[in-house]
Amino acid sequence: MAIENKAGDGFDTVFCQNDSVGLGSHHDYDAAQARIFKIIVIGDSNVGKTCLTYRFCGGTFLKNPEATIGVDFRERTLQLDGETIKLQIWDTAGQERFRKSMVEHYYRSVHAVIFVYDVTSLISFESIPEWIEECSRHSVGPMVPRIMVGNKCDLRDRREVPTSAAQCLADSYSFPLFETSAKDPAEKEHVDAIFLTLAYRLKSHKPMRLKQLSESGVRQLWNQREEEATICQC
Ligand SMILES: Nc1nc2c(ncn2[C@@H]2O[C@H](COP(=O)(O)OP(=O)(O)OP(=O)(O)O)[C@@H](O)[C@H]2O)c(=O)[nH]1
Ligand SMILES: [Mg+2]
Repeated sequence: MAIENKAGDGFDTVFCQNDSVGLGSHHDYDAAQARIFKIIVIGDSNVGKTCLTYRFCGGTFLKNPEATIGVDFRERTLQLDGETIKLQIWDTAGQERFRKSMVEHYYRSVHAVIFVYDVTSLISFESIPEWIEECSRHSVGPMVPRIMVGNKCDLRDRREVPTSAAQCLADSYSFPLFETSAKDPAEKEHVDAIFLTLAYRLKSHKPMRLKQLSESGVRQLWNQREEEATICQC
């Protein structure tokens, strides 16, 4: 299921049921040419970060996952509107003792952040502002897209976090909210859609590759920065 994004932040939910979106894990794309985007998945232990990323990259529900130590890397190559892009997904550890030596690495040069809570655990939802704060403390810029995901929607009669409360929190940060289940096979496409939504957003940002700039281009950029620095007094 997709939660309508009321934040008006330019995110559209993308569903991947048509052929214009290629899901690259089973195709032979020219991955060498791909732009690579680093996405980190953050949240309390046991909310299902490993299962969600495994569902997206591996296509199935991972039975009996172990607690993540440090970070696990997963990758998926996508064809979006004729361009090959690679999502490098950092599945981080929720447990403090397994993450503390890694935190700096998580946030370095990140392109997008996914905050995950468990809809059956109010505590995991209440932790979200702390995760957001940690992210800001590590100088993740405001232009880096962030989304919130409530996982384990299949456990309907154990739900502790109402959609309305989650939407309210997401709105307060202007983040899009998604609720889903890594376990429910019927949600497979929705899990894909969440990552694809982010991928489209990242694709449109077109991060600049400095080595592609000519010398005059670099000079122009530098002058522009100098001008901005003189004008801006804040
Ligand atoms: N019912 C249900 N259980 C899930 C779902 N996703 C994950 N789980 C279960 O939740 C538990 C924790 O899942 P993980 O993916 O290991 O959680 P994590 O957030 O990676 O935990 P850490 O690595 O410790 O940070 C496991 O027992 C999973 O089987 C889901 O969508 N529905
Ligand atoms: Mg994990």
